[in-house]
Order: sequence, then structure tokens, then C-alpha cells
Amino acid sequence: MVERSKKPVPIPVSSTGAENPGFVLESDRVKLSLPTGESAEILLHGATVISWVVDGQEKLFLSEKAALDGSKPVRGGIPLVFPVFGKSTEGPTAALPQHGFARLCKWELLGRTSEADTAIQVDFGLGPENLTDDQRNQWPYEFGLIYSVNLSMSSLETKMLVRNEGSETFDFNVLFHTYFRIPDINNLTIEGLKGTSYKCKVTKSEAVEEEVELPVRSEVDRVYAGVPNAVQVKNGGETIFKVGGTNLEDIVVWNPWEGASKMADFGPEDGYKNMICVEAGAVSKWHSLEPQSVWEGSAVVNI
Ligand SMILES: O=P(O)(O)OC[C@H]1O[C@@H](O)[C@H](O)[C@@H](O)[C@@H]1O
Repeated sequence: MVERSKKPVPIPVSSTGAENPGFVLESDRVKLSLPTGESAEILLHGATVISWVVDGQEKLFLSEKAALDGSKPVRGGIPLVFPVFGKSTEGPTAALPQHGFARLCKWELLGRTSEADTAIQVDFGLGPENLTDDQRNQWPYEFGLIYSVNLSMSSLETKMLVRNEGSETFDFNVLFHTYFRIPDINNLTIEGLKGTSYKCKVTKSEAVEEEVELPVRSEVDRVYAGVPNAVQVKNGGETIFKVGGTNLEDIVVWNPWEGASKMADFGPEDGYKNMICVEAGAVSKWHSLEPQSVWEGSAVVNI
């Protein structure tokens, strides 16, 4: 497992919150909360954030048909994409399923690292020892991941540290596949993408974004490469989320529109009207990590 300079505080297995204010560990999840009322919930399965509440309002979309038992990736919240974005047809990730294995594995809870009243952070770890034999065969590299979720009063930060613990260089992608809960897709625009090149998976074309405020009024599946600044998700012209990051140069925008009805785990059927995925990641090209090197990337969503 990856060595860290800042060791987390060990957490008693049956933590109730009494000895660890703001932190509750249940059999399959961790619940975080701040004295000011903000909260987050993270499943050990996939280390998937499935809830983020600010001002009493849920900020993430979670399908009512999402499987939370580890049988499949969670449809909603913030599934983690690693080491491949999408499905490779060739190269070292070709044997892996779409979006890799990080969202399919049970992560280890490493502990919490922040004690402040205004923020709480929890760390999760994943290494080859947490993979099934099949997954190890599909991607036989020695790696260590540390995933940190930091809840503060008006933001949620997700941070991934990737370490190459073997003797061979490997290539990877990382993405925080964030499903935002929104009031109405017909009032939604996304600002901050103008001038950025993108690949559209719906029309199988490439273009440069021309819209200052991009409306989403039909199926969208685009990978914007090299987004210079934070992106704003707006409802009726008002910013409801600001998505920024460090070392995560790309943004994926996805809404399946009526195609959602073909997904067995998507519900309600018209739920696509209340969600938009704006996903910060490093996916438009491979990132190469040499033996014993570390890469770190983080996304911050501000309300
Ligand atoms: O159904 P999955 O595997 O969770 O993927 C959902 C979507 O994830 C997006 O990030 C991809 O760009 C889409 O192409 C994909 O359909």
C-alpha cells in the first residue's frame, strides 16, 4: 500500500460517531457530517460517493434503481474511473471492462485525516491485493491508489493519488464520474467550455466548442480536452456548481437522454431530466507513470 506523509487517524471498526464526531462507519459505507449540517455518504464498494447534502439539499443524482450491493457499478453519485476511461479495444487495458475496475472493487478504509469543524476528510486505498484474480490478470501492474474525499461547508473535493509500485511503466486514465442532481435539464447550461476541442461520442465527430453557455437539450456524450478553467453548471443562468481541479485537464459531459430507459439500473425513466454528468478527469490521453513515481489529481466542486 502507498506510504503517506500524513497518516490518517485510525478509526474503531464500530465507530458510532461519539468518539469520532462527524464520522460514522457502517458495514458498507462511511457517513461524514459537519456541525453546520453538510454531509456525505461513501460506499466502500467502488469508494463511490452516493450522497452530498448542502443546505438540506441533495446535490448528487443517484438512480433509484442503482445497485449499492457491489454487484455492479453504482448508477449515480461519483463512481471512480481507473485505469481506463471507456472501453479499450487494444493495448494493456483492452481486457478490462468499460471504465476499469476502480468502481467495481471494495476499497479499504484508511482513516480520516482532518479534524477541523469546517472540513472532514476520509481516505480509501486500493491495490492489487483488493482485486480479483481475473482483474489482476486483466491489468497485471503493481499499483497503489489513495482516494480522498474532503467535505467542507460549501465544497466537496475528491483527490486521487496513483503510485506505480512495480518495475514496469504503466499508462492510465482517471475520472470522477460525477452525476449532479439538477432541477431541470431544460434550464441547464454549462459555461467554461468555449474554445475547447471535444470529441462527440454521439455523432462520432470532433469540433471546437462555440457556445459560451452550452445548453443540453438532447443526448450528449463529449470529451473536452484541455479545459483551461473551472466549469460552471447553471440553472436558468444561475451557477449551481463550479467544477475545478488540479492536474485534471479534461471534462466529460454526459446525459443519456431517453436512452436512459434502456439502462436496467436507471430510474426513474425520466430521471435524465434531473441529472447531468460533468466529469473532471485525465482521459483525453494516457498518463504514463514510471516505476516508483506518483501522480496526483483532484477535483473540487463548489456550490
Ligand atoms: O454506463 P457506464 O459504463 O456507467 O457509462 C456511462 C457513460 O459514462 C460516460 O463518462 C461516457 O462518456 C459514456 O460514453 C458512458 O455511456
